[in-house]
Amino acid sequence: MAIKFQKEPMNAHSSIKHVIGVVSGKGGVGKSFVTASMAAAMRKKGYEVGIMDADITGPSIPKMYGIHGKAVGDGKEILPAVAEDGTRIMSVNLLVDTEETPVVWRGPVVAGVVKQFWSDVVWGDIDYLFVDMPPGTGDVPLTVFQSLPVEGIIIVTSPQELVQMIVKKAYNMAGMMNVPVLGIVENYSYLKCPDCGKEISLFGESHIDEIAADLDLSVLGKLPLDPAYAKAADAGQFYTMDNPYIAKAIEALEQI
Ligand SMILES: Nc1ncnc2c1ncn2[C@@H]1O[C@H](COP(=O)(O)OP(=O)(O)OP(=O)(O)O)[C@@H](O)[C@H]1O
Repeated sequence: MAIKFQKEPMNAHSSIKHVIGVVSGKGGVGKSFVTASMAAAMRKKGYEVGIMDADITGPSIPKMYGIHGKAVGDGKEILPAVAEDGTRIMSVNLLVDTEETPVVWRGPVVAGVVKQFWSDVVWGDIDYLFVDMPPGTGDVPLTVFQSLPVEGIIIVTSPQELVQMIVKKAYNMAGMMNVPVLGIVENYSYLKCPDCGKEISLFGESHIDEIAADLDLSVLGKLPLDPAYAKAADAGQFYTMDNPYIAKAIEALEQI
């Protein structure tokens, strides 16, 4: 059954063409990594790109982009941080006292912040706004689906036993909210041996192709575990990395 909701008004100084949700059925699959990879690739193609870090209690986007300062606001509106590559970023980490300050807010407060990230943040002109959701199908994804005009979602997963059930949950939630699924990206698909080039399936054999076929979805990428990516993310220079493994995702995004 599809559920319809009143959307939150976009900030008066923003014009956002496409809102893309990035979701995962469970944590620890590198969803923020995939979000940032797509954002960086689209930015390199010349698009105006924003990332809304809706993973309120576990924000990791600013660090990947080397952003440590505070967002600037005037009490009514707030400006996103601008990364060195021009990507505009809003995250709760730009609002709390220190990066180590935990967010211990109840659900309705968290939901309110997500809505404010849409209505009070002066995003300006954006071609693609990526919304990095917290894992699972809880409060925040529900708020984002209800309140923002999400045009499509990308489901991020990793190869493991539970994957079918997890992907289906995210897929079914999107269906209930009337949001199309653009496809699935598998992260940590394999580790490439730096010496012999052999692909090692760290988390077991992938079943992503069967699952995608079952749900009539496209596999938009299979990303290896590559220490160079982790290093760039830790150094706050994620945007410098090229990621050829998400080429299909970029193609799909350009077609919407
Ligand atoms: N394919 C990969 N290769 C190397 N490092 C990766 C890869 N995917 C993610 N990482 C690194 O792993 C760390 C955690 O990733 P990330 O923050 O995206 O997600 P997570 O904490 O696993 O959870 P979630 O899925 O909830 O976002 C980061 O330092 C990131 O750079």
